[in-house]
This record gives sequence, structure tokens and C-alpha cells, in this order.
Amino acid sequence: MIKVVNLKKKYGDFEALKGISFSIERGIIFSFLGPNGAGKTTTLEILVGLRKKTSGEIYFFGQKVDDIDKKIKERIGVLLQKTELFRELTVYETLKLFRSFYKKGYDPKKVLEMIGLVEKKNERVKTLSGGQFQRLSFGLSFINDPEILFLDEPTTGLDPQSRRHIWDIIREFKRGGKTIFLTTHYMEEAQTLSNKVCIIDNGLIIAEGSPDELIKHSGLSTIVEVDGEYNFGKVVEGKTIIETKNMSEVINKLLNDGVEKFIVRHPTLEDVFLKLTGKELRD
Ligand SMILES: Nc1ncnc2c1ncn2[C@@H]1O[C@H](COP(=O)(O)OP(=O)(O)OP(=O)(O)O)[C@@H](O)[C@H]1O
Repeated sequence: MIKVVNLKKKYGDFEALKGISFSIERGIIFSFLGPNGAGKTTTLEILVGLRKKTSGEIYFFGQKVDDIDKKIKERIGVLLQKTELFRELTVYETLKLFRSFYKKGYDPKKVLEMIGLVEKKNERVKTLSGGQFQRLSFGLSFINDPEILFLDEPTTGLDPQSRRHIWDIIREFKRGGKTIFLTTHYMEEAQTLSNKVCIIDNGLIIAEGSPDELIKHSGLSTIVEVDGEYNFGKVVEGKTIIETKNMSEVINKLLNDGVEKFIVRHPTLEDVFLKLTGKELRD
């Protein structure tokens, strides 16, 4: 569906993408997971034709493309991190307007239902809450019924309920055979949604695979997470993360030291990232 070979992007002297390669098969949810500044938005915006690559090759639908032209744009949908909309239009007018830009697509009424904004249909865009605005922007991104949907951090800043709602729609698209390219710095989002994850840091892909494969190949076994700082392990966001192959030894040591507040869990993608880079996903 999409193939990227040795993609590089320079902003002046700064190399934001240092030669990345990956491929996205039809019908999968593919995530780009990485911290702020890793190069996620740069990659997505090059793929949708909003930024120019410095070098490298991009293939869409089996063909090499140098310009992301109108023909490709008819077949893709895009949700950027910030969407500019006409504040005075109503929700429904906005959906109808965006629908008119494309030859084919969803009935705006159907999209209203999908994004849960039927009751806000006749409200002006300027009156929407942040979460409602984001859901409308999300609805607009797929109004042309695209084959590939590009979503740049679609749930950043949303409450858990709205986030789950968007996840459900993304899963529904996948069931319908669509391909989704997602950027996120939410480990949970990448882990729960994706068939394939590329972990990107400093303009380079440092690991690639399904969430389970990434965890398996990391060699991580059991994680003991202690509330607060402790004298071994890594301190992350006020917790101490201890990775061990000998869980009972660690637990005995903690209990001997009088530490009672800890949990034992399976490793997550966040642990994989921490192991690979020595730093956390969130700044
Ligand atoms: N127009 C630009 N001019 C100069 N540098 C830029 C420009 N856009 C991005 N950069 C730099 O390129 C690097 C990658 O930025 P990018 O926005 O792609 O990261 P990101 O992974 O999407 O981060 P975030 O999670 O914060 O959106 C960063 O160091 C950023 O400062």
C-alpha cells in the first residue's frame, strides 16, 4: 500500500529524518510511536504532500511517486495536529462543505452519527468544546471514504471517553479493509490499536514489529514497578521501574527493605522504548 525507502528530510542544516524505510500493508493499523520531536509529523506530512522530502523514495499503491497529486489525495484522508475550520459555520455545514471537495464519500449525516455529534448538528463550530472540535476534525478526515487514513496524534488532549470513541471508529475502519497510518506518543494507543509499530527517535527508526513482537524481541521479562524512588532500577515519572528475570528475588528484597507499594506487570511498549533509548516517551 505504502513503501518508504531511505527517506531523509533536512530543515536547513538540521536533519530531522536521517534515512527511514518502512512499508505499510493494506488493511493494517500502522503506528509511528515516538517522543516529541522524533520526526513523526515530518514523515506524515511528507507522505500526504504537505512537505517536500530532501531525498528517498515513496511508493503509493505500488507506484513510485514524486508528487502527491490530486489523484492520490482523492484516495487518502488526513487529520493534522491542528485543523483550521470556519468558526461561523455549523457542524453540519462544515461536513457538507468538506464533502463537496471530493467526488465520492460518506453522507455527512452518517459521519455526524459516527463522531457522536448529532445533537450539535446546528451549533456553530466556534461553540464546540476542544473534544467536540477534535471529533469534528476527525470526521472531516474521512469524509471522502479514503483507502488510507493518516492521523497525526488523533487523540492528544482528549478525555478517555472521546479517546475510546475514536479508537472504536479506527478499529471499525480496519475491519472494513482500510489502512491507517497513525502517529502517537501514547504508548497505550499504539499498543492497543496497531498491527505494526515503528518506534522512531531522533529521525531514525529504532525498532519495528507488532506490539507483541517488539516486546518479545526486547528480551524484557517481568517489570516490578515501585511507587516512588528506590535504590535500584530506573526512576520514571516518580516511579521506579525494575526489569527482572527473577521476580521473587526482587520482591523479597523489596519486602525486606519494608517497601510495600509495588506492582508486578508484563512489559509494555513504553518499557521497550525506555530500554532502547534510556529515556521516556513523554518529555
Ligand atoms: N518547519 C521546520 N523547520 C525547522 N525545524 C523543524 C520544522 N518542523 C519540524 N522541525 C524539527 O524537526 C524535528 C522533528 O519534528 P516533528 O514535528 O516531525 O516531530 P514529531 O515527532 O512529530 O513531534 P511531536 O510529537 O512534538 O509532534 C524536531 O526537532 C523539530 O523541531
